[in-house]
Amino acid sequence: MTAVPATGVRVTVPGSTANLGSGFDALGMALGVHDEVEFAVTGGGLAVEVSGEGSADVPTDGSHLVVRAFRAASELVGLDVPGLRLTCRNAIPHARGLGSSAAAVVAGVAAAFALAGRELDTSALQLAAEFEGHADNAAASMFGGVAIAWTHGDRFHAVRVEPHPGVSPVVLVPAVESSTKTTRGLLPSKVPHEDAAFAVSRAALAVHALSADPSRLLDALDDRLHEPYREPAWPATTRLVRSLREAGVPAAVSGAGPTVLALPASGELPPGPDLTGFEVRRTPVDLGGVRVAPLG
Ligand SMILES: Nc1ncnc2c1ncn2[C@@H]1O[C@H](COP(=O)(O)OP(=O)(O)OP(=O)(O)O)[C@@H](O)[C@H]1O
Ligand SMILES: N[C@@H](CCO)C(=O)O
Repeated sequence: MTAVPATGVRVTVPGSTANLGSGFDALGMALGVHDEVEFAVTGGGLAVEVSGEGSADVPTDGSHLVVRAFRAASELVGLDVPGLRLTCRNAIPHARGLGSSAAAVVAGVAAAFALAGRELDTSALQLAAEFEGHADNAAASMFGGVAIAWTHGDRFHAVRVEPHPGVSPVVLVPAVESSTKTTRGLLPSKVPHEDAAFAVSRAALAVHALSADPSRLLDALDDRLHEPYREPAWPATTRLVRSLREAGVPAAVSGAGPTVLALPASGELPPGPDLTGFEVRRTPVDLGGVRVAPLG
């Protein structure tokens, strides 16, 4: 077991938007909305303090997602801390399609790796993706920019792609929540071959559009793999995606919803689409991914 010389670490982790249209479970992009989590090593026990998003709902014992990820990662890297005081300042909305759960997991994994003196590597991504069941959000939160995620057998992989500076996300966040687990349950086990071919071409185009030519984003963000099946969970989201796209704005459901992701060429939404019930936030792409600093 690794002894812990540091008194602790402060982790700043970005949220993310996954899928980006047809890149279901394959594409993610880190966003400039961050949770800050302090991991203070103590002489014993566990204390969890949470403020901001989710503070009324998340547990404050060992079942807290950050604690679970930290403990799993500690076991992986052979880290043994006698006790832990966790202070979470959350800005990423929960259960809205902005990668809050992946960010929480990545924070825990990054803290354990840093306290053990280890760089984040493929084993860190593997662990985070196993928590999530898919690597799109986790890879984006870990490495920043655009992530392309895939699996090989039971191994999760990802590469980072540099986003084009003209990619200017606007997220439209409704007050209602939607659980990723629930809406994954709405997906069929098979899709028509025609829709699979439609998705492959759009997902490939999305990588080009996000990294080299944002003028292609309207076509690139068109989805048939998950949005139509999940529509009953968030009809207002579906209506807004449609009206934005009809107004020429590249738009898709963010992650498993119900937030809408828009990537307008100008960075501004045009007048017209009814945004009632949605909070409009201009949110830049996070380029650096999770950051870890020693506790002062
Ligand atoms: N910072 C956090 N601390 C503790 N638990 C969290 C945190 N963030 C998310 N969670 C847990 O994860 C749940 C939300 O996960 P879920 O996968 O449904 O949505 P999401 O990650 O916000 O969105 P998406 O996966 O579509 O991007 C919360 O209800 C909470 O239980
Ligand atoms: N690809 C995932 C992202 C949300 O976690 C989904 O759509 O279910």
